[in-house]
Amino acid sequence: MPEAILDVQNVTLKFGGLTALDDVSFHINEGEILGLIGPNGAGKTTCFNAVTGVYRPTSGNILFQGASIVGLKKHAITKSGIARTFQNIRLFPTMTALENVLVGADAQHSTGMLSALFRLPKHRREEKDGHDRAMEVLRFMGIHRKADELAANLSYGDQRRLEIARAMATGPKLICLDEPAAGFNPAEKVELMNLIRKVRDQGYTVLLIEHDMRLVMGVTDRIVVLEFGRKIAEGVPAEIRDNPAVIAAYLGVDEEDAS
Ligand SMILES: Nc1ncnc2c1ncn2[C@@H]1O[C@H](COP(=O)(O)OP(=O)(O)OP(=O)(O)O)[C@@H](O)[C@H]1O
Repeated sequence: MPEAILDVQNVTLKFGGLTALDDVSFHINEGEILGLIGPNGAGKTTCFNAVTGVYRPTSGNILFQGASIVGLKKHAITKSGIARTFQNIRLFPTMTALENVLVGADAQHSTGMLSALFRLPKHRREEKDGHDRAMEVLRFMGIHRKADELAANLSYGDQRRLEIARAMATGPKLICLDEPAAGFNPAEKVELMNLIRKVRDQGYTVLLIEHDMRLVMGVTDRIVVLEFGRKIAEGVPAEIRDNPAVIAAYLGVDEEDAS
């Protein structure tokens, strides 16, 4: 039996009168690439926000590695091993690519402010480890030659890659990618698909929100479909592709994407 790394249990999340998530349950097995899809406004990003501590579910529970993370602050959730990227790129534009990744790596430091101020040996060692790890993830993402360039000066594609690098540098077990292919051309999407597989092969578990059906079908192990905040289907890509409810709710709205 594969082990669930993330277990979303009957999560409901309301914004005033609007129910953005309605009794949603699903799990992700360790080492899996799980796709979360659904039409605009279905609740995908809200689901990410619940998992990463931005919003607290109105009811239900979310277990990560067997322990509830509901009510934990965002940084505590990052530290526990969940990282994310955002639909709209959120880098520090006036920092270099390397510095952006180091900010991510900082989440893993165990030494506090005082040892940082006095540059105690343990802190210096962590700084060096952080730097090495940051360069390693930049290399993994294929952008290590741009380590010293300002994030603002990177191409759009490299900024997206840098976002993933920054998430990886927090040393997560689970990486949540919110539409990482947005704005990519077909060749870049294929490259991204390979990269997501490579990320998984490195031992990470991946939760992926993506509108591009070809990418979702091509890269995920399983897919969860939301519509109006409810889970309407769950299964392997071939099952989802043939599911009438999904076709009606999602694939039907954009046949070109669905093909
Ligand atoms: N902070 C908020 N306050 C009020 N309503 C919100 C908030 N965030 C999201 N919603 C609403 O919750 C519903 C789900 O939104 P969400 O962004 O999770 O959908 P989505 O599936 O990610 O959509 P998209 O594909 O367009 O990004 C929508 O009706 C949205 O307007």
